[in-house]
Amino acid sequence: MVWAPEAPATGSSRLELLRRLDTGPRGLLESEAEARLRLHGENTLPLRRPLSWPRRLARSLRDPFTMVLLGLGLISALITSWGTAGVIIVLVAVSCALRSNGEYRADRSTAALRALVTTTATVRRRPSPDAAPREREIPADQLVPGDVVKLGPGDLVPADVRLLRASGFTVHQAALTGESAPVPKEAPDQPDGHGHGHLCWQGSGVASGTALAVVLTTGAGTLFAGAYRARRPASAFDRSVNDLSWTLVRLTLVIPPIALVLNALLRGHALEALPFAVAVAVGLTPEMLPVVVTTALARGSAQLARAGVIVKRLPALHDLGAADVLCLDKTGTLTCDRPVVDGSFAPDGRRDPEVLRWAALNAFWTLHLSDPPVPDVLDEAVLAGAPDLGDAEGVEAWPFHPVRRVSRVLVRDGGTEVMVIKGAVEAVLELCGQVPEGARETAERLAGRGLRVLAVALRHGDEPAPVLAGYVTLVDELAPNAAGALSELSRHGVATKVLTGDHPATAARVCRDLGLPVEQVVDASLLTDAELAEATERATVFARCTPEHKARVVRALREAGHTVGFLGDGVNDLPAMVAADVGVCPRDAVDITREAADIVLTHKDLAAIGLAVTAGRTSTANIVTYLRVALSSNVGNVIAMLVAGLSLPFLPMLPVQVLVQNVCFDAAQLAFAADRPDPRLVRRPYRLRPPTILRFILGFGALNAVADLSTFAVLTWAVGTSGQSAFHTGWFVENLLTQAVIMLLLRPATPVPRPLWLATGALATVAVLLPLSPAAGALGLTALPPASHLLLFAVVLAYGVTLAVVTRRIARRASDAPRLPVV
Ligand SMILES: Nc1ncnc2c1ncn2[C@@H]1O[C@H](COP(=O)(O)OP(=O)(O)OP(=O)(O)O)[C@@H](O)[C@H]1O
Repeated sequence: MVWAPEAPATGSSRLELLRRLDTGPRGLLESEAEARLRLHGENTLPLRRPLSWPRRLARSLRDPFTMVLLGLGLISALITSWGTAGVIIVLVAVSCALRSNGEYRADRSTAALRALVTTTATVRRRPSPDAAPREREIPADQLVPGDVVKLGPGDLVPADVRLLRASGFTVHQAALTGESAPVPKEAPDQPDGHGHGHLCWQGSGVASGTALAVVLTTGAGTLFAGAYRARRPASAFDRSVNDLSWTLVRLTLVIPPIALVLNALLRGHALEALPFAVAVAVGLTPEMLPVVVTTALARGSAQLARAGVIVKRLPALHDLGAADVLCLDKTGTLTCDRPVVDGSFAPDGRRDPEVLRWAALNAFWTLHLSDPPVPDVLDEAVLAGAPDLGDAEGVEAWPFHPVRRVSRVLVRDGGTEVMVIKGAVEAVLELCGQVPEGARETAERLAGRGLRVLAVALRHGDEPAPVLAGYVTLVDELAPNAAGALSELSRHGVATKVLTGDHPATAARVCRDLGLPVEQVVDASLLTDAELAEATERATVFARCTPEHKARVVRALREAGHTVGFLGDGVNDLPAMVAADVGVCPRDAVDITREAADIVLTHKDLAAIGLAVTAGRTSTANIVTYLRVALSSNVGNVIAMLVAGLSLPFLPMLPVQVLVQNVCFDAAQLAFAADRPDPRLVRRPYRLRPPTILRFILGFGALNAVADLSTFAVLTWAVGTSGQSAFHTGWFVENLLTQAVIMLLLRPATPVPRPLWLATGALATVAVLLPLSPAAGALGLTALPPASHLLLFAVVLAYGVTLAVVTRRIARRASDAPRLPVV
């Protein structure tokens, strides 16, 4: 998407703009900010505001099944089949109410946790007209037009802003303009009137540099809210549910015409059969699918919330359960991100404390001259490990840039200006005119010990190029439970790949210590795009990755058919996070990465990832059980109804009976959200596969149809075709009883949880008691003679035994597979 927004306030000078916004570089008065907040409202996107009940209900009407049901309801009303229309409306209302309620509860249960990870902004405000401005962090939703904010690497741009001052400032604005590389921004006093180089929009993230900016618009007024409707590309789960839904919708739409044509051809009364055809189509529709999906995923996410895992987007849980590859960054994820200085070396490998002093000077002035200060654990570690810094005075600083991979500081040292450069080894060596002999080997040797190696170079006065001063090494301890978590993931069928910006030798050593197979470390900086894509399958460790390399590896894996998760915490992880099927980050990740992540780990504990994977697979397995049971039964019924409709002189079941039976079955199946899946299913990546599900339901649907047709035979023999009402009742009872049976037999071979016992018990009770109840007359049901009951029970028993035998056979054939084929 390339989008060229209209730039607000383009062209006016800085002063004119500030005057127009009635503010100044010292920021707004607190009282004025409060008044503006009342006037403009909170700075939240309309998309993110909690939905009202009516809107929630309206949104739940939008899924394809509900649309189909409403269409069928309309047809029924047009042919004045009011009973059918009424039941359909009840069905739609119940499913929408359940779904809205499920979504509401899911939202509410994570809202409190989400508050823990809300985005903040550094704002400059004054308590009174004469007081000095104060800078403090406030929730980004409290910003108002005219506020003056500071931006640094990793920050989300919290509103539409114009830059007042900028240094080395680049932003990711791919979400708005589609440009994947960070875009440089500047703060000219008088912009040229055409470009947008002085504006940043809400929804972008700071890739590098620092800036001071004034807020132009907030909330619904931002260009992000007005112009950006596109979301991330559909995830694996969205695609699967969509495919499946549309296949079923197509199937549903062809059933009524087939029923009508056959009735017209064989009997010559198509229109009379219309309500029946409509009811049959309704019978095929798994209208509770959205409810079961929401409930199963919400249940999983509520359990995870107790373990400190926040699921920001429910379907992400399925995607994590489906992931067969998890890419992670190294620093801060596999290591503690509390580096400690180990040593300081000259290029030839001799110990040299002077190198550390220069590195510390760079760190000190980077921290002091950047505005806002850019917190950086490496800089803090270097400073903590350095003795005396001397009295060099900082002049200007260019903080660490994740693509250039160096930080630079200009200092005045005893009358001469020195540019102190510190950064990744190869990035610094590339800047140096000449590399001293043995310097590369020294770096290799240090990195091979698993140390993080920073190179330091100096350029005195107007020397043509920097000269390598040496290296500073740091130890970064492995995260205590990382090795265990990785082997747990591998046991659960998730391959891990480490994508790091660090040196190949450091990365290899760390990965080996963690027990990862490291036959080859790919140096991303040396490969072409095609070579990198080709290496993705075989390699485990990718070093010297820029943010774009990380994204490219993730995209190549997805193109090769993998479902990919990405776990990272830095600015350099954002493009990969967005490219993955599911993004995970720790709670202390930088704002932009946390905003892009689907799942946030509140404790820095990799073991939580394993829990989330299991919860995702459990939810998916329960959804699949629902689909198997619901659709096998529905398909069987539809086949039987079509066959019987043609061979009997009357409709095999009244439309209202088809629909009531449907409502009862649907309600009982909600219990599947709390089912216990086969533990073997949870041990490997598990995703919704529509073709396999469809094959399964056709097989078991046919078996179900055989049971139904046997019932017809029995009923015809027992009550004859003269007693229509007894015939209808017989089939109604048999149908509900077989549905109760398949709910127990087509589920995994794990102990049946209490809610499922209750649901199937209730279904069987309704089957037996409804024909005896006062509602029987209105539904066209009648009490059956005891002999018919016995016969029906015999059919149901035979069906149950056949089903048990078939499912066992399938399990035996795939001896290491679960009792039922994996779908
Ligand atoms: N503040 C800094 N000053 C100078 N050099 C740095 C600084 N931070 C990182 N580097 C260098 O740049 C390299 C790349 O950094 P980057 O942040 O992209 O990845 P990383 O932290 O090494 O690893 P990961 O990608 O696993 O998080 C680092 O390995 C280090 O050599």
